[in-house]
Amino acid sequence: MGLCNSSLSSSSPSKTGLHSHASTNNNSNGTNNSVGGGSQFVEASSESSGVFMSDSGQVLESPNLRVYSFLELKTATEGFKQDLMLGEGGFGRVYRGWIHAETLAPSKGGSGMTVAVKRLSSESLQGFEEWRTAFNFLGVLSHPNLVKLLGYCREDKEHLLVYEFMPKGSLEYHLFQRKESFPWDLRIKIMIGAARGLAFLHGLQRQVIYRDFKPSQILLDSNYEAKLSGFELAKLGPSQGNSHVSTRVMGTFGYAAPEYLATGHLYVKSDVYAFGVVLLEVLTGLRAIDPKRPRGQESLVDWLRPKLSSKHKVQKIIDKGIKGQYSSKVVTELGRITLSCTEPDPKNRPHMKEVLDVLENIQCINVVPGRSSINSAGASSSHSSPRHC
Ligand SMILES: Nc1ncnc2c1ncn2[C@@H]1O[C@H](COP(=O)(O)OP(=O)(O)OP(=O)(O)O)[C@@H](O)[C@H]1O
Repeated sequence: MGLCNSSLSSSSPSKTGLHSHASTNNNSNGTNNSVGGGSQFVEASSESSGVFMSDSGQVLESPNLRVYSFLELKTATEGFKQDLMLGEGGFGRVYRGWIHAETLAPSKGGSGMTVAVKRLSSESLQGFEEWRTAFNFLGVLSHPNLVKLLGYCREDKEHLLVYEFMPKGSLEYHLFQRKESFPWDLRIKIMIGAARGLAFLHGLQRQVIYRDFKPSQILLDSNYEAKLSGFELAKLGPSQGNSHVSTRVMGTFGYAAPEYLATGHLYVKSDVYAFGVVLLEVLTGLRAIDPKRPRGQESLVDWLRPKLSSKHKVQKIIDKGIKGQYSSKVVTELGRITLSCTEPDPKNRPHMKEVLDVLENIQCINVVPGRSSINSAGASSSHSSPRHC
């Protein structure tokens, strides 16, 4: 780790990782990160309400969010009851709450639709910028693989965001915390969903860099469809003619790309690197960084990347718990794509759209004797842009 003055949080799920935002939000082109409305993401010529982008994604001209009072959200979460706490991140605590499905008004006593209410810790002055960033991006970006922001509250020192509830938790939970191994088909389905989310952000005319891609940010709906959450660190990509934005280093150790750590230059392809790290975690069932592993193995990428180019070696690094659920051909392909995503030079990494194509193809060709190609319940990625094998 050893980065002075950086705001990288550790990769442990219970991190205190305060993503400090003392630096300005301006990028190297002098444009502000505060997007205000959807027109920031499209060329002036195509500005219109509800601009349709691609792959069932949409950019709204202005946020369509319900404004809540603090009291309403207190009611919805039964007074931010400890038992209803879903977890705690660098930004604050997240509580389960309930609202009426149609009116989105708070409801009492667990009736109506379940939501996740993120409450910025009131001492966290720095967190306000992150609250605003998440609000700015998720208020106008809509895609089946991005978590939906339903409303917000800004009252005195209180800042809250109300999200759709993700009943299956995070990829982090399924990969690293649950006892039984997580099936191969679902792992691939989730990575396809996450790739679609990133490809949507990268495909906007004014690209968006997610900047904090990691398993705890990939939330899962009841059908294990992946939705990118967070967005507190998201950043508008470089404007025309520039390759990167310059910014203070923030994110999570283990996932941040080497060029970003070394220079503060953030590329769209820095997200692709993080995606490659998560793919490696998905393949091996091991965490990106684990100081308890033997010397030389603490960093998953440094340790296992050299094995990804060898057909023979890559078979040996796959999570033992999912043996027999994949064909050797798909493992070779996955090794290849993971290797290129984690290329040290961002120019040599593929675009997310290319990664998505490879993963969709892998999902189709995984024919294992005695198993159908897409066999776990709900494992086919039919939610958005189904692909016919
Ligand atoms: N929409 C949601 N539905 C269900 N659970 C959620 C939702 N949003 C967040 N959570 C849960 O709340 C916990 C905290 O989430 P949060 O996004 O604040 O932090 P994080 O991603 O774990 O870490 P950090 O903010 O430091 O990157 C996580 O365990 C997450 O699974």
